[in-house]
Amino acid sequence: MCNIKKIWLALEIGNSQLHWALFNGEILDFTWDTEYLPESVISQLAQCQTLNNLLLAIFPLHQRTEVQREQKEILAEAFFSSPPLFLASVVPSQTTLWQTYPNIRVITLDQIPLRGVYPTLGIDRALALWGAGKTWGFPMLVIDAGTALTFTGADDNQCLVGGAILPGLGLQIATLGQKTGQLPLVETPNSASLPTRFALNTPEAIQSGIIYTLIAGIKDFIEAWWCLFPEGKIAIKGGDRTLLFNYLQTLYPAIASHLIVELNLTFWGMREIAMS
Ligand SMILES: Nc1ncnc2c1ncn2[C@@H]1O[C@H](COP(=O)(O)OP(=O)(O)O)[C@@H](O)[C@H]1O
Ligand SMILES: CC(C)(COP(=O)(O)O)[C@@H](O)C(=O)NCCC(=O)O
Ligand SMILES: [K+]
Repeated sequence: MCNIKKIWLALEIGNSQLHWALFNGEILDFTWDTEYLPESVISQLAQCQTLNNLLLAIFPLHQRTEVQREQKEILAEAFFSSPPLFLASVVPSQTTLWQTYPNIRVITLDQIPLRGVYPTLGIDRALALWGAGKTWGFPMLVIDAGTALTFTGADDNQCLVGGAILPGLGLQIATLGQKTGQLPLVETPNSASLPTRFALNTPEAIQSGIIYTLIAGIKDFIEAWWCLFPEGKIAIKGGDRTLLFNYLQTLYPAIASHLIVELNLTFWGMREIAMS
């Protein structure tokens, strides 16, 4: 039986979309993604009288039967105050919008016990690294294949080693389409079959260039990580994790076999903060 008092929401605001999790105490019940919500919807959340109404407001229409099925027990129950919403955002304008939520808990870098962080380190990177390290151990390197692709590592002392930031898969494709005179906007590849390396048409040349250099770059960072920490662990998250992992598996199976593929790393980090 679900205890409604223990319900809390986690919201990670990325540069492409919102990532949500519904927790019951330490237990992650389920997760979903949405687009950014209109300001009018956000400001109405305070008026929701039940969790059912709240979830319906923040859940995309086409997925509503799913939330209703999974949350039958919770949905029946009423509550009179908004559940805590732990927020980790790397989009300041979005952070501002969510300040109107009555029980908002904005997570800041100083709440994460990771050592040696620099002031402008992305909160998503710090949380994902903390969540991964606390779950699987340190040293840990997190690869986030999101809007930006990031590498973020910490050593055995839970101290930030550092990392790197580059445009993610979608951004690389979009930039070529938008900032050039005659390159098309190609589809994001969605199958694990590798593009032709030496392509004889423009879309395939773009796909080849982006995919092979991304995979080569990821491999290079992983090898550099293992030079520093031969026993170091590696986890990969983000919207493009599966695609990139599948390519890595085809090209470098020995490397891929060491990767932890886990969508919810940031939520594990948020749970550490919320429960402490
Ligand atoms: N519904 C979606 N909206 C946006 N990006 C998506 C979606 N589904 C998959 N993606 C892929 O995920 C990447 C964004 O990753 P994600 O982790 O969602 O980003 P962020 O956390 O930065 O918002 C994009 O490059 C895109 O290829
Ligand atoms: C690097 C990021 C843009 C990644 O954002 P995302 O792709 O997850 O939306 C974000 O973590 C950020 O704004 N970081 C601040 C700079 C830094 O981490 O050094
Ligand atoms: K992210």
